[in-house]
Amino acid sequence: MSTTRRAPAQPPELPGFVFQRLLGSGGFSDVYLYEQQLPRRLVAVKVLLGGDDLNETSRQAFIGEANLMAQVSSHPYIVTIFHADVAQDGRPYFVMEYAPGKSLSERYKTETIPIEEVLRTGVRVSSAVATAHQVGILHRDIKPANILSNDYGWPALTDFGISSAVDDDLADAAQGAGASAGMSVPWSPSEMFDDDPNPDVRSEVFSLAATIYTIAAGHSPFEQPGKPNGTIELIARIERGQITPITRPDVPRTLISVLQRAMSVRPNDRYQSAIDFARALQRVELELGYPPTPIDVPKLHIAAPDRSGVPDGDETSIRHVENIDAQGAYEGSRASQAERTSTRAIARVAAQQTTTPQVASGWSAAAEQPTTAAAIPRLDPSLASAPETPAHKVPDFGAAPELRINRGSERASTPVFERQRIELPEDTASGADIAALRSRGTVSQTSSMEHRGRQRGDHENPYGDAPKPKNSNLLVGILAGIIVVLIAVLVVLGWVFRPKDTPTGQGDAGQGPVTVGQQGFPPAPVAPVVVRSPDGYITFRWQNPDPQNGDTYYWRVSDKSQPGETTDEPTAVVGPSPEGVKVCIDVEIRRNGKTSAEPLVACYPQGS
Ligand SMILES: Nc1ncnc2c1ncn2[C@@H]1O[C@H](COP(=O)(O)OP(=O)(O)OP(=O)(O)O)[C@@H](O)[C@H]1O
Repeated sequence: MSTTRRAPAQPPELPGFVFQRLLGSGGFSDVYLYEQQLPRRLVAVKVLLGGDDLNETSRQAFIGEANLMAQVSSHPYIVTIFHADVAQDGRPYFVMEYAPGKSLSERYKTETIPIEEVLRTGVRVSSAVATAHQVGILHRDIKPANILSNDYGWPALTDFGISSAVDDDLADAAQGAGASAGMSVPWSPSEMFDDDPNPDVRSEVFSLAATIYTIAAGHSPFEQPGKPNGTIELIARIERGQITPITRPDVPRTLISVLQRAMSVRPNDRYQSAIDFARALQRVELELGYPPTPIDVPKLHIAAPDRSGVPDGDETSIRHVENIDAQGAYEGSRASQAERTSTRAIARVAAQQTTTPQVASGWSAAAEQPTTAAAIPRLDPSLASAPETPAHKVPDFGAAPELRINRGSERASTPVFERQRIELPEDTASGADIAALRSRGTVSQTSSMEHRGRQRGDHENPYGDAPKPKNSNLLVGILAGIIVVLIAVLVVLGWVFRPKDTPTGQGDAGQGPVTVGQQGFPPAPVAPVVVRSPDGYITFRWQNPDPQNGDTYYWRVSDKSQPGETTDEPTAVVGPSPEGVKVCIDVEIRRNGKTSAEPLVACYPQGS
């Protein structure tokens, strides 16, 4: 976007539209807010300048922009174009979605954008750019000012005014308008400063990263506070790859590494596509324990996935979802799930180069949890396969985490003293008892009474090594036996008729498991994905196989070295922990006062 000091032109008379106000002005056009009469809605109308300001090249470029935008404008993060025409006074115009929110340019200058939102925005805009690439369009002017914010608070990529076709044979008239003249230096890669620039998708990766850097740092990547930052200085730094260090303390090192790589001077050293860059950002989200933002790209343009190792149901699929959780969802850590809502048809894509079926299935389902309003093809983050350079090594998703769910069959190997064993219905065991059993290395889903029986049953003789009773003591023995049995029966009755769904047996700090009702347990979480960041934090994510409203998760480190925690998100972060030290967590689903009968046990590293 170029700034201009010219006075805006008069808004044209447009039948069916009522002028409201000027929204902004560009080099060759003005953008106005109109109210469309039928259907009634606010729209932004971009109108090409007329009169002496207009030449044929500009006209062709304007038409080209409308045509290019139309090809990709069904994307959730690209401004939608509705209509194009020529006004009665001869000026071409096009009508587009009105994006009422602040652009990223306005925001980064006035506020500190949370890192979670920075990452989410990065993935979303990358998916928009990747979508344009898939239909052969280079945007060529990716920068914060060209990312508006729509009704839902979603980023909305706009201004395809200097866009061009990726391939020469797709070259569009838009390129004719002197594209390089519109280049925005602070977000441009060095190849754009060549005498005969020949940008490709990796140039866009650079600009995407420069944009994300900018909204994270609060300034563009080659600007140096307190020093000259003119075009010449900026170009010199860009060509040297002299990125200004980010001083903001909460920017994770892994994000800095990702951005550095994406802004490498040599295109070959960058991520080779916008999708690869988006995947790298997703990995940072995972490391930080944020829900990974789906990469939304059109189904039709995704290469057929490699199905090897992918279980049925995890391959490309389309699902229709319903949810209109919109405004307000943009802020806060819950935003990602709500924002997955989309009313546009996008497909869900499976995983190529899936490491294990478990991982693939885990992520696919994780993306399904929120209700969404469209068929959304999502790239599985576990498919992340961008080639990594050693200097920018990111966590390895290749190692499938250990998945271990205790099974009742394990009980067979546990010594049991049959006479004292009192089996309760499995679902009457309290979570605390299950936890106690677990901590002793026995099996869950048996009753506390059973456990007590086991303890005594470690010897064949219930009296241990004591001498056998003499006949004279027989009566006393029988009475004692009866008393024991009576006590046991009372305990059983107490359990059976205790108030249902009342929390009991709270664990540490009141966060332990709660009573398991008679109607059964919520299922155990499944399909863990575990990632260790370079600074030693281990992020666990898992899948709820039967998600229901209000489900929460209780997790704790298996060695109980820390109190457990309850979380709404299927994720937990532990650490920092030294490399090579095995860390496991137990995770249970809590639902309506009940908790999974058996935990998911996930470990990092696997099998060590
Ligand atoms: N869909 C929209 N909704 C709301 N505001 C918009 C919309 N499109 C553009 N604007 C506003 O209008 C201003 C001008 O938009 P435009 O795309 O013409 O910018 P530009 O990049 O300066 O122009 P040029 O196409 O000459 O590069 C923008 O700064 C933006 O604030």
